[in-house]
Amino acid sequence: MGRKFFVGGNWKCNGTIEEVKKIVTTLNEAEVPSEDVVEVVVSPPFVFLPFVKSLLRSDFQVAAQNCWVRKGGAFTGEISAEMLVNLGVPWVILGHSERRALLNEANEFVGDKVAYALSQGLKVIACVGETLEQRESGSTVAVVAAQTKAIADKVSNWAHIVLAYEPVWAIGTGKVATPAQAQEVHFELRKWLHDNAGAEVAASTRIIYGGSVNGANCKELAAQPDVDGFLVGGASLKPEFIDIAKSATVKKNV
Ligand SMILES: O=C[C@H](O)COP(=O)(O)O
Repeated sequence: MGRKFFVGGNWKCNGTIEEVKKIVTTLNEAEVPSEDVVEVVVSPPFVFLPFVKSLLRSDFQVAAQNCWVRKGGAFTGEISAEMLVNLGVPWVILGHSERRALLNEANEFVGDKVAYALSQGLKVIACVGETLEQRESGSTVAVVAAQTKAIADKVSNWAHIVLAYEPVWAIGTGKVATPAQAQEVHFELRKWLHDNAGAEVAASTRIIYGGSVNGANCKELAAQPDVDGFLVGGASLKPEFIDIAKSATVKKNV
């Protein structure tokens, strides 16, 4: 099957130029498994993207944290997919729960963004995940399925999409999903892809977990059969991000 382990570091709205230099130096000096074993992508804020891209080791890549939903133009404050492509930025994170919650990004809007970014040649880390209330009311699978459907409705080729399952209650809270909880939802997402996008898409799409992943809990999560990597927030600003990248070696069949 050969889904390559994927570890993304989402720096969110953090960092000074001095801190960014320090993080990049730490990443550049670290020993990590080869590119055949793990794909590592870090996502600095827009203003640091070209700087990080120019300094970062060649076996790591960069991602933007968002981009505009259509061709650029008179959209003050936005960054277009075309600009990212022009700068050689290969990846973009879309549909992060912080944007869904704080900026009212609805499922359909996220689906449109994913489709437009792909159409311009970007690769997309597409985020889905339920709130605590939704989990407690038993609607986790329905919620992540609806979020995934909104993407599938606009996209036919999944080759350049990594699906990130990020339960909102686990993000930045220190309350990581248990390996069983993560596996259960990843299994359901893969089943949804199987039933709605086909067996090949289900078998090849990487489904990564995000939400309080750290150097201590990553190995047990990585050992779950449907966990193909991580989207890391807080710990991606620290040296333990390297330990998380190293958890790729837990997989037998990479
Ligand atoms: O994109 C990353 C997620 O929001 C996870 O953040 P966290 O690792 O700080 O919980």
